[in-house]
Amino acid sequence: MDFGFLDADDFHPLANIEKMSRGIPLNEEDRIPWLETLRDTLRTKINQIVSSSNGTYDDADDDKKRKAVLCCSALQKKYREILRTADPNYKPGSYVPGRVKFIYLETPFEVLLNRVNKRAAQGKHFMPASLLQSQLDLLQIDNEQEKDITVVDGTLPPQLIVNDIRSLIL
Ligand SMILES: Nc1ncnc2c1ncn2[C@@H]1O[C@H](COP(=O)(O)OP(=O)(O)O)[C@@H](O)[C@H]1O
Ligand SMILES: O=C(O)[C@H](O)[C@@H](O)[C@H](O)[C@H](O)COP(=O)(O)O
Repeated sequence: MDFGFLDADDFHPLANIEKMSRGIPLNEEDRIPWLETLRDTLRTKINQIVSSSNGTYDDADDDKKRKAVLCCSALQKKYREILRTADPNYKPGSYVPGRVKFIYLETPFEVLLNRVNKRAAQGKHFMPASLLQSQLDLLQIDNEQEKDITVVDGTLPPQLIVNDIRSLIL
């Protein structure tokens, strides 16, 4: 994508990283402040869009600065509600698509496990594969109600995923 990139992992306080590294799933108390920080970061981006272009999106270079893709385990509806409120015009509980949009990369457990095991074996990431099941236990996707969720096949190669996202929501 030609937008700015934000990885939600980079916004965790050290205590969260240490907890996950020890194989302990985060709880709401750990997640809510993290999600609020992510919301504030998205809001800053949104305010830039509004103030610099009155909401028109015709300059590709500026898109890179003003729009962002955030990779984030926004597992539950209530977590996504926090992120939606980055849009100052979003009415909580309305689920009306606004400036924050969600892509759900739908991927079977076995594929995720295989990927996360490989990533952990390379020593490149703090999250042990043992936490995967607890993440999927929390996953809640209701794209009937939440019309701003677009489902994309996460088993595809990355470039095809990007193509799908472009054709579906951009
Ligand atoms: N579409 C894909 N096809 C193949 N491997 C992938 C794909 N997406 C991610 N991976 C691999 O899976 C692992 C986890 O991906 P990552 O981007 O770290 O996911 P997340 O941050 O959502 O946990 C990485 O090693 C990455 O290279
Ligand atoms: O409990 C959570 O909300 C998640 O654990 C979340 O914090 C994220 O999933 C981790 O940062 C793992 O990182 P990856 O998504 O990159 O595996």
